[in-house]
Amino acid sequence: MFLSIDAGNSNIVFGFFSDEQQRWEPVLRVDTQRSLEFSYLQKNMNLFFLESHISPSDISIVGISSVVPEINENLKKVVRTFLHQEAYFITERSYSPLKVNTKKPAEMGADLMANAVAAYDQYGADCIVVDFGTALTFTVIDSNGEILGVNIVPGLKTAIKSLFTNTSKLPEVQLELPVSAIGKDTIHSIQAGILYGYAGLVRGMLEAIKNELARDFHVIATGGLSKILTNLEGEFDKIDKNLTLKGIKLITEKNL
Ligand SMILES: Nc1ncnc2c1ncn2[C@@H]1O[C@H](COP(=O)(O)OP(=O)(O)O)[C@@H](O)[C@H]1O
Ligand SMILES: CC(C)(COP(=O)(O)O)[C@@H](O)C(=O)NCCC(=O)O
Ligand SMILES: [K+]
Repeated sequence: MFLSIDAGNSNIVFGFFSDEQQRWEPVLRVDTQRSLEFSYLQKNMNLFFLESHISPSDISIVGISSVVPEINENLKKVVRTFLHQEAYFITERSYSPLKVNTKKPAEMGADLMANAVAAYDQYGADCIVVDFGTALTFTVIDSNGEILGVNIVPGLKTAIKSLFTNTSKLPEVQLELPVSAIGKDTIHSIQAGILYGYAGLVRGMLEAIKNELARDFHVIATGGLSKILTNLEGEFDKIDKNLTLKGIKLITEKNL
């Protein structure tokens, strides 16, 4: 089994690829900040392996994308002590053997590179990956595998949190699409503002990218919040929650 670990700013996702079944098994998601305490990370991993009947010896290779450097030591240590192997960390040096190229390897988040590699592997054509994580990101790849650029805006939960944190009277609300775009009470006003507003942001960003390049692109959505904006479904050719995990596997295997 291949284990992909995607350490994002909110969650660390552990995804298991079964060689026999050729598919991704259920994933373990742990809180990134709480994982700074090693025992939390270790306990959760232990429990998950027990519950999913996976033995540490079933894991042949571990590839890691981390955009949170302060968690790297704990990830290295948990793989070493629990799985008895060395994890492969994706760095800017991992990109040279790939078909996908970036002009700014040192700045390109490993998760965004993983998304681009997985999207290009599937389509081999012009693609935009929209990742709904802590940050909402758009990564543009052309049919030669060149990464043309990235857009970064605060993710949906991040926007809600910042509103709640920076105001006296606004509560933190659930991420649910309300029935109408016009808010009728405070909670509804925030939900409508964020969810209808972000749907417009995503549509507008995709349109601006396509207009600037004067052609159409395959659009793939991923990330923990990719299914929240149900009013956006027509914009995406595919929603692939495993996209980053797939890219981590592809990049790691190219570097073995
Ligand atoms: N299935 C889900 N339903 C609702 N919220 C989710 C789900 N999965 C993840 N989240 C939340 O979505 C946010 C973004 O998650 P994720 O894409 O994992 O972000 P990151 O990659 O930045 O860690 C986090 O706040 C996470 O708790
Ligand atoms: C843009 C990101 C913060 C996204 O992080 P996430 O939402 O997955 O937690 C991350 O990919 C990152 O730190 N990137 C470095 C800057 C860049 O890619 O341009
Ligand atoms: K992510």
